[in-house]
Parts: sequence; C-alpha cells; structure tokens
Amino acid sequence: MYKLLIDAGNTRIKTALMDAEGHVEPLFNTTYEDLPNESLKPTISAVWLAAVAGEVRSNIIESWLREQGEELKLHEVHSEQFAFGVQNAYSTPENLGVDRWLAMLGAYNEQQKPTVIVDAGTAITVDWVDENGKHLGGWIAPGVELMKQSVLQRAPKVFSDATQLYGRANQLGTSTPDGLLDGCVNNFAGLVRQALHVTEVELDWFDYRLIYSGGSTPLLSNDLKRRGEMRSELVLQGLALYARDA
Ligand SMILES: Nc1ncnc2c1ncn2[C@@H]1O[C@H](COP(=O)(O)OP(=O)(O)OP(=O)(O)O)[C@@H](O)[C@H]1O
Ligand SMILES: CC(C)(CO)[C@@H](O)C(=O)NCCC(=O)O
Ligand SMILES: [K+]
Repeated sequence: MYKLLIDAGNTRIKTALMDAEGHVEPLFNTTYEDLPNESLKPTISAVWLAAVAGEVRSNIIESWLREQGEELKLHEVHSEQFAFGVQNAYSTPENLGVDRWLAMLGAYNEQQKPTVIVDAGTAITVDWVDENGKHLGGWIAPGVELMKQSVLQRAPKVFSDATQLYGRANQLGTSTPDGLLDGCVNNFAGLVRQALHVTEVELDWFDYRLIYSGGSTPLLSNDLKRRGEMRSELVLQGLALYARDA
C-alpha cells in the first residue's frame, strides 16, 4: 500500500508515492487540464494534499480522486504555527501558502542550516529559515509569465509575437518581444540577487543553503544556478513528513 502525496500549485499538479517504509518516488507532474489523463495504478491507502489554488481547483483534484475508484482518505495539510522544527513567521500562520510552508519543512528536516528558498512558478516566493528553524519571513512577487502578461495587458504598444519561448538572462533585447521577455527574466534574476544581498549583508549569513524550485528556475544565469540546488520536489518532501507521522 502507498500513500499519495499531491502538491497542487496554481499552474501544475505534482505528485509522489510514499511506500510503507516512507520512501518517496515522484509519480507525475501535470496541469489541471491534463489531470484526467492520469490514472492511479498502485494501491493507495490515503492521500496527503497541499493546495494553494482555491476551491475550484481543489474540486478538480477531489473529483479525479473519486474517479480512481478506491475509497481514499484525504488529508489536507495547512500551514501551522510550528511543526517539524519550523516556526512560522506569520502572526496568522494559516495565511502562509502551504507550498511555502512545506518546502521549508522539507528543507529544514534535511539540514538544520540557515536556508533561503526561491520558488519560481506562477508567483515567485522567497523564504528565509534560520539554523534554529525560525522562519524569518519572505517575499511574494509576480512569476515570469505573469510579469509578461501584466505589461501586455496595460501597454498597448508592447506586443509579444516572440520567436523564442523564453527570455535570456544577461541579454539585451533588440525588438519589442525580445525586450519584454528578456526584461522579465532579468527582473527574476535581479530578485534572486537582491535576496542574496539581503541574506549576506542584512542577515550576515555566509554559510547558508540556497534552494531553487519551480518551472522558471532554468532561466537563471549559470552563475546564479551554481550557487544553489534545484529541488522542485521539496513541497512533496514536506508532505511526506506529515504522511509518515500519521
Ligand atoms: N522549460 C522551461 N523554461 C523556462 N520557463 C519555464 C519552463 N517550463 C515552465 N516554465 C515557466 O515556469 C512558470 C510556471 O512553472 P511551472 O509551470 O513549472 O509551475 P510550477 O513551478 O509548478 O508553479 P505552481 O507551483 O505555481 O503551479 C511559468 O512562468 C512557465 O512559463
Ligand atoms: C504565493 C503563492 C501563490 C505561491 O505559490 C502561494 O504560496 C500562496 O497562495 N500563498 C498565500 C499567501 C502567502 O503565502 O502569504
Ligand atoms: K509552487
């Protein structure tokens, strides 16, 4: 029997299976539209869900689970004030996105070190956790795709019939579409550099862990990528802590 872990983001759904020994294996990563094409083969005993995308999208997942036939017990995880060694910085802890919460739990339970987590998906979030598991706070900024869309919506002369899919770090655009795509990617890169600046100059951390996750991470320049680890499955690792504990 396996436990099914589900990280339901605003764009994508990422899943993993946890076996009886507590080992976690990735299962699938898909969109809400394509979820009906997925089916559960192994026998599942229960489901652990982290959902940030609201009721409509949670309903899509719940109805998909019902279609899988078995009577599955669904455990929805929410952000807490304190769990698995991590102390939430929010005075209203449940307001913190459960994806951010679980990524911090996943990271801190691997290594009790000062940690910076950058998750670049629909939105870009940055969170800081110190060596005692204290969440110091974080940032929420628009994701790279959202930045592009927000300019397109409000500036009629900016268009985007780009020949390339993504912008380029450290490059200068010489057309409207390239300027827009490159501008958005470099805005993301600038946010990461600012996060490192705050970490090193304001917090005075020097030996710290930098973790990246999310679909836009490949857009960062190599020098920034080299400074961190790519760990897009950390939310699932956080869910696994709850699933193992049950
Ligand atoms: N190969 C890629 N290269 C660059 N950007 C990408 C790539 N794949 C996806 N993206 C971008 O990543 C962002 C969303 O990431 P993705 O689709 O992986 O969801 P996610 O990171 O799981 O986000 P969420 O958790 O919000 O669902 C979008 O801006 C998308 O354009
Ligand atoms: C910021 C996102 C959208 C990132 O996925 C998610 O974590 C969320 O909806 N958070 C709620 C608000 C907060 O974290 O303060
Ligand atoms: K996410």
